[in-house]
Amino acid sequence: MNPILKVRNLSKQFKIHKGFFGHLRIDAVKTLSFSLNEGKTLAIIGQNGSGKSTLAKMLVGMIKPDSGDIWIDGNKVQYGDYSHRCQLIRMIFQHVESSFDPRLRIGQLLEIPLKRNTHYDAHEREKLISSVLKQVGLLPEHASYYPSVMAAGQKQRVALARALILKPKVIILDEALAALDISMRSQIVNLMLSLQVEQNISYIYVTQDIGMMKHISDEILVMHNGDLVEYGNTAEVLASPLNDITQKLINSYFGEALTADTWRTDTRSF
Ligand SMILES: Nc1ncnc2c1ncn2[C@@H]1O[C@H](COP(=O)(O)OP(=O)(O)OP(=O)(O)O)[C@@H](O)[C@H]1O
Repeated sequence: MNPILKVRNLSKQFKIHKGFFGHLRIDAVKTLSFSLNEGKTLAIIGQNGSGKSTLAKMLVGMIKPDSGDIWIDGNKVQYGDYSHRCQLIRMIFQHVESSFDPRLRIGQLLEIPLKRNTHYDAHEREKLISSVLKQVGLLPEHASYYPSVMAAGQKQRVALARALILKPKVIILDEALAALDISMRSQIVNLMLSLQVEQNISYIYVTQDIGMMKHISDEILVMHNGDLVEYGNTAEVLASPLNDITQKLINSYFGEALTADTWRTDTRSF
């Protein structure tokens, strides 16, 4: 199976100016490679400051990498090719609310990526907006609502609709579900799983929540101080982590490494 996303030797260093002449270098992401297959889910986990968001932002083109190559669906993407890239990969951020312009109705919000990146006429755009609202469990009438009158779970669905509307191959969620309560989070996760089955979308979840990742990811990539310290099948990594950092992250959530038995009997909701 050809990977839908292939990352080779990607890295990013930030320089922070200190005083008149000095500066501090931060290796936010040290040279790393990984890939993701179509219709699969990758979890990127790690403590605060480990480089997860920098990696995600390089993937969607918000940060220019210092080195490395990214291929999506066989296309090598370049920094600056935002219009092309956003039809292949989209990101949903943690604070959904602040990513909506409160002056725009939901239909207008969803129309922006279509106007910027496609040649659909007004009628075709309207049809696509109605269809994507239905896909995420909302009504076509919601197009005329302002975000301020919608509940948190509905806003999350709008964010998902905005990510889906250009039919990308990969969607990245950067701690996007962290603010939702458990039942709302389960509903959104189940919706995303059914969209994954229907449309063969690949997901990357950037998170510190190993409990949820255990349920929904196929592979897991663990970061620490910019390094990729472990990467592999989720069940195998959680059952027998090879790295101390992974072990600590697992212990802090489950209290112990997950054996095959505890893996099966862990029924915590996510
Ligand atoms: N724009 C920037 N300028 C300078 N340093 C940065 C910048 N963005 C991130 N960093 C630094 O790079 C490192 C990795 O940060 P990053 O936000 O990618 O980590 P993270 O794992 O996503 O953390 P968190 O879970 O807290 O969001 C940190 O040391 C951070 O301070």
